[in-house]
Amino acid sequence: MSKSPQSRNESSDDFEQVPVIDVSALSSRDPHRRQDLAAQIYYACTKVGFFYISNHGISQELLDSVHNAARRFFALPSEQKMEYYVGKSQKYRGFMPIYTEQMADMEIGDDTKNSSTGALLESFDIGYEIPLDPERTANDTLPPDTYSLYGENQWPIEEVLSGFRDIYTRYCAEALRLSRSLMRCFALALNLEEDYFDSMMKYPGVTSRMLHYPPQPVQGEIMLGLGAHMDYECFTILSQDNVPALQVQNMRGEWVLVPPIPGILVVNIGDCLSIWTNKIFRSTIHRVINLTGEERYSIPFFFGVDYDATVSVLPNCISEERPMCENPFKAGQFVRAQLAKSYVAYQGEGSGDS
Ligand SMILES: O=C(O)CCC(=O)C(=O)O
Ligand SMILES: [Fe+2]
Repeated sequence: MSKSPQSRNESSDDFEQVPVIDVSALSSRDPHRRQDLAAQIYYACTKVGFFYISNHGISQELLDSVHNAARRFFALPSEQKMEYYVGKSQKYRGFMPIYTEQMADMEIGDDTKNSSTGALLESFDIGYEIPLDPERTANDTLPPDTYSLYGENQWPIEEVLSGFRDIYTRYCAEALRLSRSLMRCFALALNLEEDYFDSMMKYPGVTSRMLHYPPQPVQGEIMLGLGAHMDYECFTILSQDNVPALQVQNMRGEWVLVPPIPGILVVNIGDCLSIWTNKIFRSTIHRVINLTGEERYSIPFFFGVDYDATVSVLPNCISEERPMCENPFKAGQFVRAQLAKSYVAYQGEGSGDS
């Protein structure tokens, strides 16, 4: 999920690495522990826009299973993967073959093979549906689809990939639970009531992708897996395998590696939450280049509020020196606009909501 970077800021108060935060206090009954965690998270969000989270509550077994499911999906023959082609869905969900995703930004040096070839990455994308959500029951129905974003996922059938749907659904349910806790922590960090965002997370605008970055096909030529971009939802929870390739840009314009740490997830702030905080929380530019010679798999989970929620810059983030950066907008309107930009190359075949 990407958007072109706008600008770079200069600052002496810069970061050289991404901090690790133990988030076990997310579920603590002790308000002081929650407040203390919120302070650490505030610091990471304002200085870096990225942080690792340990003790997040998602089991290693589930993380291994969902990564295994991703490897099994991408190992399918191409014709089988194309059964779930993203162009068959009007909701940007499904399989996107290698070299089809268009890159936001290509400037990494003269030896870079560039945009004409697209990204060195294939993906499988899903979006919010009721069975993913542990806070909804089978009797719940989706709200009106004003922004044409809710809908069905193109799940691989059981005969092709047994257990795939179940495992990815279980992972998303856990990621949703964690996301709602993180939003409560962000509320605390921003001096709001802890439940400030709760009424806006009933049917959250969630998407997730399984990503596969093959090794460089030609030695000496560097191809980007994902070009420099910012995410545009509220935030992203990223599960990496053990292959390092993600880099984030600090304010001096230097690329800082975010190496995988076993069992630990990465969280980064996206544009929507950044705007909500009048850009006090940073939506940081990042990119992926797999130079390791190994296959890399990662699973980002993008969390946004309900599409009909209004994002209105928080009054306590506005000051004379920092005037309001944006007028209020509907979260769904914003997501729609960003999606249309990211998927310019792909023309939906409009064959229904599947
Ligand atoms: O694969 C990764 O490590 C990062 C993916 C990412 O930045 C994205 O999907 O927006
Ligand atoms: Fe990203």
